Amino acid sequence: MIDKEKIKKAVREILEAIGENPDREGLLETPDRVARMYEEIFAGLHCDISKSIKIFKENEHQEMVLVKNIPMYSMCEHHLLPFIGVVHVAYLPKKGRILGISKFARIVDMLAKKPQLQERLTSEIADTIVEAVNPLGAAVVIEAEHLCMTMRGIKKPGAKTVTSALRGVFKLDERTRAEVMMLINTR
Ligand SMILES: Nc1nc2c(ncn2[C@@H]2O[C@H](COP(=O)(O)OP(=O)(O)OP(=O)(O)O)[C@@H](O)[C@H]2O)c(=O)[nH]1
Ligand SMILES: [Zn+2]
Repeated sequence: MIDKEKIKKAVREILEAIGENPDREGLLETPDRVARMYEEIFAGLHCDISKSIKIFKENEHQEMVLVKNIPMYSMCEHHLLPFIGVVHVAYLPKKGRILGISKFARIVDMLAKKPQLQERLTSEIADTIVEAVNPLGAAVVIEAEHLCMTMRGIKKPGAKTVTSALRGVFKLDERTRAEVMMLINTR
């Protein structure tokens, strides 16, 4: 579990280390606020994803399903700064194994809420879908801006990193892959 008391102590120390006075009025509550914020934005470290995934039985639909533009907020594990963007998730269900569409956003949220790499987040979403519904294929594309590249270091606001993870037919069949990429790129 997340140790909020430990976070509070550490934040107080960081404030002291940067030359701030943690006892001035504006900062008094800050360690506690940061601890509560970390509990929220790192909640994915301590939740069981399988509990929130419900599979439907639906024998007719065997065509591609694409959920586009799922908003995503995560924290880069190198700098603990946010990377922010959208996730596109597609899958080609096997007969009788359909996932409620909101579950894709739930999967994204849970896997994003921990120190992450964009590449790993992309693969983990694809693998979770494969494990949940064993589809004929799954495709995940993430477009994100990393604040560690925007507000510090190389300072390139607007640079977008695009990652993809393809499983099953999306990897093996060129036409299926082209179809999903075309649908993703049609705004
Ligand atoms: N591949 C990948 N790299 C990332 C991600 N998030 C941040 N990074 C990069 O991680 C790298 C860390 O590089 P380091 O040289 O160890 O750290 P740094 O000195 O702060 O690097 P700069 O950001 O270039 O100033 C940087 O190039 C970041 O842009 C991510 O999700 N995926
Ligand atoms: Zn970073």
